[in-house]
Amino acid sequence: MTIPATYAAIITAAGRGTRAGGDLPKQWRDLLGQTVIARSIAAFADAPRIVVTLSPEDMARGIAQLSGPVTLVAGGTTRSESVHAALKTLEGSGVTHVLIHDGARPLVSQAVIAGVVQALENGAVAAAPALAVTDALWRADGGVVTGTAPRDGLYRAQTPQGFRLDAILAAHRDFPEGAADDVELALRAGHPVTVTAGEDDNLKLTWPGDFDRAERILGGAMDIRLGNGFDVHAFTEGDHVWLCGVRIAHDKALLGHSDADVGMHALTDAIYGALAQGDIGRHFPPSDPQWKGAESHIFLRHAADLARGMGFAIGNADVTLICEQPKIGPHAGAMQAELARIMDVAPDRISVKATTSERLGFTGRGEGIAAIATATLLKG
Ligand SMILES: Nc1ccn([C@@H]2O[C@H](COP(=O)(O)OP(=O)(O)OP(=O)(O)O)[C@@H](O)[C@H]2O)c(=O)n1
Ligand SMILES: C[C@](O)(CO)[C@H](O)COP(=O)(O)O
Repeated sequence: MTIPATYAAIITAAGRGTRAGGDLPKQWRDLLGQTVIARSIAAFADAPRIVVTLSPEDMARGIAQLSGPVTLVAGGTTRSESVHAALKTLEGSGVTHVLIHDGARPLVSQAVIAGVVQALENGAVAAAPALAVTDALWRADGGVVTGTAPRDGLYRAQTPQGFRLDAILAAHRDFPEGAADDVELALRAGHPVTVTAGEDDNLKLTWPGDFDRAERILGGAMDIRLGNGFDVHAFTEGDHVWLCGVRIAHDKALLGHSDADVGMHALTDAIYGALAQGDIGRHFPPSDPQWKGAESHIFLRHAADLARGMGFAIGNADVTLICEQPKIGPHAGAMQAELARIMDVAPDRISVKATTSERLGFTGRGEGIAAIATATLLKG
């Protein structure tokens, strides 16, 4: 079910993720090639309008990283304050309903979202997914069970929690002290809340171990593509070569229709290969004069953008240059950084290394340079 035109999604991401630990607040951490917040936003790609609450200290990061039609709003010191700030931006905008979702629940499925939307379309003022508690409930003190509690009628609350905008905005105004979630405020305001189907996989990343669990869930559902590329360019007269985007002074140059960056060509072909989209020659025919002398970053960026356009993140890439000279080691770090920049991925996902062919064959005789590359692409 698509999200109706008068709905907006609010993704809450202004928290600090203190329980999850780590170097970054949890919403900015990587989850198999995409940040948590990017995954949460992507789940609502159908929504006509998406408002994201961010801590003021994360605003610059948000502007840099959250592309697409999202509105960024400064959140408050509690989840309720953040949601209230987002709701206020929608007042008088023509939006009739809101789906309020934790940015820390990146695995929400389309079925869970559709369940909430359907309940609202059926006339509910408020609807939210939940799971009936199936485990026995105990009380404990100091690691010792002190009693039990009946589990009948108990549910574990999830998001997105959906509401008529006027109703939830009024509830936030009337109860500024806030609550654990928006359903609690809706109840306080006297609105009935429909329970819709939640899913175990719609977990909220809260503790450090939740990231491993989310990666296991994603890994099972993930489309993982592997591609390889191989390229060779012969030496000619000259005083430098371009390798993996780095200019290296040398007593020869590489011969080619473009800048002959053999490493970048192999990597570009690896990405096209993983996508089953042919090779550089198909996208940039050597017979076309406009590519004469072209800088190879054009090809690599095209392949990376094509991957992203087809819904894939670049998992990692590994390039091996095969030559006697020039020596690659002193330049490998710069090459790694340049490839990462061009592909817009983290440098620690890119490897550049080199080997000689023990003076055997054309690379051993110094007649040219060969390169092989592997790339993994991830979707899911
Ligand atoms: N002031 C706040 C606090 C929380 N949230 C968001 O509300 C969601 C659920 O909150 P929680 O899991 O408690 O996140 P944190 O507050 O970041 O976690 P912690 O309590 O461990 O610091 C998260 O997406 C979080 O970013 C928010 O927008 N504004
Ligand atoms: C809204 C919520 O996700 C419902 O389960 C939850 O209450 C928010 O997180 P917190 O851990 O309670 O802050």
